[in-house]
Amino acid sequence: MLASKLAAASLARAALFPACRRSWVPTAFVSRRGYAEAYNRAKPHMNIGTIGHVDHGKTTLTAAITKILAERGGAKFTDYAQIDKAPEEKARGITINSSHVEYETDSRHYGHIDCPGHADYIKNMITGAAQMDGAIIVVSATDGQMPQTREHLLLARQVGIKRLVVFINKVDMISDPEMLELVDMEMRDLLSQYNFDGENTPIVMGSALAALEGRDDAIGAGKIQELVAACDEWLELPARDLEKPFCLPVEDVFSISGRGTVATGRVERGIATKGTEVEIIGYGDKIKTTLTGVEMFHKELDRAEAGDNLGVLLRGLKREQLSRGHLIIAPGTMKSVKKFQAQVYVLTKDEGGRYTPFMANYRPQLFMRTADVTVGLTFPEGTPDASEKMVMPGDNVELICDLGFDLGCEVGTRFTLREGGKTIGTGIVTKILETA
Ligand SMILES: Nc1nc2c(ncn2[C@@H]2O[C@H](COP(=O)(O)OP(=O)(O)OP(=O)(O)O)[C@@H](O)[C@H]2O)c(=O)[nH]1
Ligand SMILES: [Mg+2]
Repeated sequence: MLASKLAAASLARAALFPACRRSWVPTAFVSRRGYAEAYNRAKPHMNIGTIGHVDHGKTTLTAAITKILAERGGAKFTDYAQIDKAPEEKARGITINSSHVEYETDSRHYGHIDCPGHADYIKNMITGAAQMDGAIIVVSATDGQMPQTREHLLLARQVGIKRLVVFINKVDMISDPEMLELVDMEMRDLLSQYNFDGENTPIVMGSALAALEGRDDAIGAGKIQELVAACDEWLELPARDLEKPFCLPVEDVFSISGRGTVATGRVERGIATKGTEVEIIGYGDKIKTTLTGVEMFHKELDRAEAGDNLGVLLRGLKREQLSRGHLIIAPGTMKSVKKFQAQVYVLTKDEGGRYTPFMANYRPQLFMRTADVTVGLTFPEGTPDASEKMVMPGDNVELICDLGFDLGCEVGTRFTLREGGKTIGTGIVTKILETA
């Protein structure tokens, strides 16, 4: 019974991520042990990426950064077509899956995730952004801020990104400098609205396409250099929680023939060396296994540590036993939770949320780290007239969240509520009520 329920859940999850393709393939595990090059930790590693409205130029900018840094020896040039490479992406000219590239500046090693802007693929954007420590928000000078500019700012905030750099793109199409000033002012306002530092956030104006095509250096290559310098200076290296127990939210799962099952994702906290025992929790599972290999950007490592975006090889685990949303943790250090109390902010329609109130037993989709499940919302015990109480857009409320499937979480874990392609609320766990 439980097995069939779980199989159904896994099918349902697969249906929710129809276009989910592997964002990167852990190739170091394909070669024989010891053959892959060792990863060099000399420069601090930071996870960033491009977010923003559809068609504003995120993928073009990603390709342009690798091109300009490749000329300085800090990257391998990754062309536009290598980033948006799925047939549907090519046919529609949009990004569907988030992609990973890497590059180096003089002071840092960056892992960069290029996220989709299209509203239909926001799940992939959330999973991508959940792994970033900072981000570049791209906004086209021709359109200015658009719905997903705002939604991505909100989601970036929610997944814990503290600082952003703004790239105002496509300035080659604008001849009126006042227009650029207006976009600059509007972006500063918007950043402040979403609790970012609107006044001091660096805003770089340029043309990603000019940089990629190697023309107009003043708005092309020169501006990419400026953008990268702004990332180095303004985006802060987050304090890594190396002391806390290990936790790796699973983003993707691979089966490597002859080696076993590999999970990829960003280590949220702690350290795990090769040979460490770990536990997999969430979706009704509690599986003990051993971490037998670690790989980052196609190179092998001895240990996984907080902040690394990597792949881990797990002993004796079948591909089907693991999925996006599971947590790999130091055994016994976190509970998988079925029901909790939370403080929730319900977005107004101007913030992209609902137009109408909702009542008890409302069932949106809950996104937490890389997981998403349906959730039943009710009011805490003792709420007067709970059966008739309405929650209005703009309200801040305490709610009981009853998850369709249990997820590893703790007091303080953040989540987002979505329904029908819209983000409708954001919340934080305040009390654990029922564990799996
Ligand atoms: N004129 C001009 N066009 C640009 C510039 N940057 C990007 N474009 C064009 O804008 C279109 C969209 O660019 P993408 O890089 O695919 O945009 P995106 O933000 O990645 O789009 P999604 O990932 O689908 O959200 C493409 O046709 C690009 O060639 C620029 O600086 N100037
Ligand atoms: Mg794109």
